[in-house]
Amino acid sequence: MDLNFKQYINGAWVEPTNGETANVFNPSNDEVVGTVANGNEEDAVIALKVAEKAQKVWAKIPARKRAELMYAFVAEIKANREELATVLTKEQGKLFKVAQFEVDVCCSFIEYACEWARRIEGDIIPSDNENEQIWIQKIPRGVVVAITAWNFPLALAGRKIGPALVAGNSIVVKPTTETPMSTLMLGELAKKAGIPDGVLNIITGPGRTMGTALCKHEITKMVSMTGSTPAGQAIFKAASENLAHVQLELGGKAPFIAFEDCDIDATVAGALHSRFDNCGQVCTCNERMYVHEDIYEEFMKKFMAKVKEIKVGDPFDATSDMGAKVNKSELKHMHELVEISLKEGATLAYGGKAPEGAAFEKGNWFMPTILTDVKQNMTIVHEEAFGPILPVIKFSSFDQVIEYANDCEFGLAAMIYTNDMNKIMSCNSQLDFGEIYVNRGHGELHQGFHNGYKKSGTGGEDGKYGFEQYLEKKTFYVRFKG
Ligand SMILES: NC(=O)C1=CN([C@@H]2O[C@H](COP(=O)(O)OP(=O)(O)OC[C@H]3O[C@@H](n4cnc5c(N)ncnc54)[C@H](OP(=O)(O)O)[C@@H]3O)[C@@H](O)[C@H]2O)C=CC1
Ligand SMILES: O=C(O)[C@@H](O)[C@@H]1OC[C@H](O)[C@H]1O
Repeated sequence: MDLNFKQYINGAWVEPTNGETANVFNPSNDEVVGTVANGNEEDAVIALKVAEKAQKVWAKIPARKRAELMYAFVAEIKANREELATVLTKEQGKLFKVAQFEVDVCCSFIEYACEWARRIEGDIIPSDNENEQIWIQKIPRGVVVAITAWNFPLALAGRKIGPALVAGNSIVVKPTTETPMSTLMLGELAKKAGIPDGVLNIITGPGRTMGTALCKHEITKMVSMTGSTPAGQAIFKAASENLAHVQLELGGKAPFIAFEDCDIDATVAGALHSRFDNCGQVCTCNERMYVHEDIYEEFMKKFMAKVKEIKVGDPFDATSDMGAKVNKSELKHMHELVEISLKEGATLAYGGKAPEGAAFEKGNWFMPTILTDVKQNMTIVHEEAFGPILPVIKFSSFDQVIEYANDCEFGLAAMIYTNDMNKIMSCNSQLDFGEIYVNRGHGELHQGFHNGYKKSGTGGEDGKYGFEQYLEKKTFYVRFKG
């Protein structure tokens, strides 16, 4: 397959106006996988204008018919599952089996949105005045801009394209230049499914320039972004120029709390996958683990044994448990965090470096890493790793661990393991996080609400409350002759 992409605008591949391209690298071996357009503000405006025109026609199609076209889109994605997953693994470095799962998740995000097509309901409210009714109508916003991160690029695209289009909007998607290819492949699949040209546009270019231009333009009525907090804050500012509606899913630093009465084997399993899934590159990952002193020795003995079994290696090898970090700067960040932690007094219990062997001489490899003797005030307890590094802290009381957990600028996800209902309900009321997992590891579902507090974002997405944000309301006061 030719992995040299242009901009996908108005149902066709077009050259970037600046003629520039950017290489996409394979995190597992540093090889160039292909090229994409290194576009700019001009491409952004061209795509927005096309989307604006196409949206007026798309919105007139009944929602159920739009959903039928989106189901046809899903069928095209499923028919290309292996090719999409292969490109995804080559550009992002994730295990092939995880890439296959991500294609399925992209589809299920869109399928979930389609279920809302016949539930776009408004209100008819009695007026205070005689012979008058108040109608509140739900209508599409217009043109949506979607800006996505590199950890689950295809799933994140489906998470935004699905609700945006079912609700009657058109969309301009700007994937990160790190992992844009699997997203770009969606363009032609949408066209094959019968989605009209211009409804789905996919363009690539630097977030600081192209992304900013997309967010600040008057045509843009909503921005849905997934990524880091600094980028989200910049987007929030840019979108404020025209007061576009903003949905931001940003960074996290999820606490994982093992209380003294937890099921230790189940908790070990939850802690393991919640840290090392996707090489620790998930916004809801177990970023800091708190273990009660009464179970610490037994828990850590079992946990470390499992960590040491994790096989880092070729993502296309079915026996591998973890792939590489996505790029060199993320890899550098791993080494820096370990160095800072040791300087601050932590102990390196395992990992902290690249695996040894010829297979790891190229690529961005880093071992599963466990830090012990960690104190709450250390950098690693507060700075998001977004990689396979886990600091472990012993705690002695409920109040102490709640204080530690909430001592964080982020508020996305938290995980707790206990069978004590009083503890569960106290965590529900006292933990300051938008998404709390009880007796299970991370992993949100489409019908929930993926919602970050504090610096983890604003707006939230998924579920009823996520879908609703792709709709605008229009209120009608209707007076008639009685
Ligand atoms: N809450 C959640 O659900 C998730 C949060 N994240 C967070 O994202 C981070 C890692 O992902 P990463 O891709 O590096 O995040 P970045 O914030 O670097 O980039 C995310 C997207 O935003 C774009 N962007 C960057 N700066 C701007 C700007 N000023 N204006 C407009 N767009 C901009 C990027 O474009 P480009 O890269 O092309 O410059 C990219 O498409 C981690 O902090 C992680 O916690 C990741 C996944 C999920
Ligand atoms: O964005 C993330 O890291 C998570 O929300 C992740 O993205 C798509 C998957 O469905 C989620 O687990």
